[in-house]
Amino acid sequence: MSQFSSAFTAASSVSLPPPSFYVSVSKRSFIYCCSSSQSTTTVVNGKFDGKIVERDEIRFGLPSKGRMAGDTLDLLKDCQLSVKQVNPRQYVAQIPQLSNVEVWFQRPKDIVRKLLSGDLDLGIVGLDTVSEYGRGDEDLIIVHDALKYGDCRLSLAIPKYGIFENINSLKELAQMPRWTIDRPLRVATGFTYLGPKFMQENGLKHVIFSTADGALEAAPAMGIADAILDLVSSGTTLRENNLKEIEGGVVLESQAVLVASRKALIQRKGALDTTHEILERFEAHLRAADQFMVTANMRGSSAEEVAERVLSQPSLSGLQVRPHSISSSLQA
Ligand SMILES: Nc1ncnc2c1ncn2[C@@H]1O[C@H](COP(=O)(O)OP(=O)(O)OP(=O)(O)O)[C@@H](O)[C@H]1O
Ligand SMILES: O=P(O)(O)OC[C@H]1O[C@H](OP(=O)(O)OP(=O)(O)O)[C@H](O)[C@@H]1O
Repeated sequence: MSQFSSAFTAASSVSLPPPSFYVSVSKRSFIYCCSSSQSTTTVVNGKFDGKIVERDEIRFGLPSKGRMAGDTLDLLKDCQLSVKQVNPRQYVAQIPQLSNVEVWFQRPKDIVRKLLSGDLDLGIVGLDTVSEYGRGDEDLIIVHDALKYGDCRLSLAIPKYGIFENINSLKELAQMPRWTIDRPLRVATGFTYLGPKFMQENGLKHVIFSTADGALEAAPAMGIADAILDLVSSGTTLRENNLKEIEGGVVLESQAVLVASRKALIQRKGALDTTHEILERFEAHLRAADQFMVTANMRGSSAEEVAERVLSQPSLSGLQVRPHSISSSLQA
């Protein structure tokens, strides 16, 4: 994907039969059904019949806590979009510079679900979360795909020891003769959509998934799984648990993204203009973040002469100076 999607791009569309342990999920809505002999419970998220719910404000979902929360507020602040939250337990806030916007603090996965259900119009989350919970739904548009924080990768990891000692690539893992229909490769993951999709796309046939909410790196040593599929950033957790990544095992490179509901952009009054304004501020800030302005007082009769003098200094030889970028305020 390109660094910056000025023409909004849709998250890629995918369709896959759900893995056996996973509940049935339709393309447009998340429906989790849990039944026991005593009762049947149905929780419906993301019920959306195609027409947006009427309201005046644009709803912007931001991570309520976790790794993304602080950095998201910092980014907005750096873009002169100050989020006014009365107290941390209050989940609604305002951005005075965007009078038609209402901020709602939500867990990242709920931001994606609520974009799909039409309860939010815009949001900031990790690409991993959009990809996992968005499931390729075409209503989700990645408006900016590189907000430059929350960097991590979704990666397959196996033990460094035992039968995996000499296995260093996905190909080698797939070719191990021990994986059969009766004894499949067991993978522990929280990514129960992307995991099976990746395995299928890479031709691994005999794979079974288990899921947990955290500390997945313990699963191989506990004998619960052969491999794990989890987020990695520094790699410390893998190392500390005697696990290694393998060549070809990265499912997704992720960072924070700005995501929108296509229907909201098209149908909701003001949504497109507001999104453009946010996007322009982000882009201006992110471009400026790589640049430095050096202000110095130097004698010279013209900008060209000053530029020449700067470039002739060996200690400044790495500087790129264009005469027109030197603002001259010449004093008599
Ligand atoms: N090392 C990392 N481990 C996990 N997430 C990371 C890491 N580095 C960056 N991230 C980003 O942070 C997000 C995780 O944020 P957070 O901790 O709030 O969510 P979560 O744990 O998925 O949420 P929840 O607690 O609701 O399950 C990931 O989706 C990813 O985009
Ligand atoms: O490569 P690293 O920098 O070590 O980061 C990776 C770890 O961070 C995340 O876990 P988190 O800290 O969110 O805890 P969790 O396992 O309880 O989800 C992720 O699930 C990995 O376990």
